[in-house]
Amino acid sequence: MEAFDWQWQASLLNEMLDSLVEQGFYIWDDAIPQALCLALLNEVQQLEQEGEMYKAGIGRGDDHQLKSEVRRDKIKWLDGNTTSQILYLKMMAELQFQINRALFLGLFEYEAHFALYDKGDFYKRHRDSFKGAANRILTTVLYLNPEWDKEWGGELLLYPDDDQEQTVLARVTPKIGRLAIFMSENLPHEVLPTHQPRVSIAGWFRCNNSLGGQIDPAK
Ligand SMILES: O=C(O)CCC(=O)C(=O)O
Ligand SMILES: [Fe+2]
Repeated sequence: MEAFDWQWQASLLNEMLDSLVEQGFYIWDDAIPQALCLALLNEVQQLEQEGEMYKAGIGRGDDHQLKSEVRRDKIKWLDGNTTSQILYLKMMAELQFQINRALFLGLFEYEAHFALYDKGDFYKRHRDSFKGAANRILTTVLYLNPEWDKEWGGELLLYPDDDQEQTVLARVTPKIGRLAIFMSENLPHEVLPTHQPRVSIAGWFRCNNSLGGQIDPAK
């Protein structure tokens, strides 16, 4: 991987920022270079072979539960210990800077995990953050499969901010290099059952929830 000198085109950044403000989401094709995506994909394949990917749960801390009827993916949190992870995290730090500069969202830190959805896996409709407990502000999902056939399913569906609403705001094919960005609290979403192994990095920009000297625990 080359030295880090990445800049997104200003016009694309502006399009992304406008869309976040107006619609609460943006689907960004070729946001991340293919070579980096392939290197990250390679890491996931290695982690899977080494038995390092583990069943994801829902909720945090004491609420953490394994609920395989809700979600079936396997995950591993990024630790920033490889060149590819460092590059990716730097790009997300740049994105955080650009979003804060334009939208004053107060994004404070970024956490992310690899995710592997095996054949038949899904993640039922959910929100990534709840009103009141809002520390996840923006969700990002980067897709890593080198190719994706529409018939393989595994699309991400975004819904409007209304729990009764069945209309789909966006139907996102997990295409390599594509970065889905959306407001964590506002947009319910789901991952349809996939018919092929599906690899991604899900991440969250969080605000600083530390109060009264208590440090908000990560993850
Ligand atoms: O992989 C995706 O498209 C979305 C994953 C997701 O919703 C999550 O991990 O919370
Ligand atoms: Fe989610």
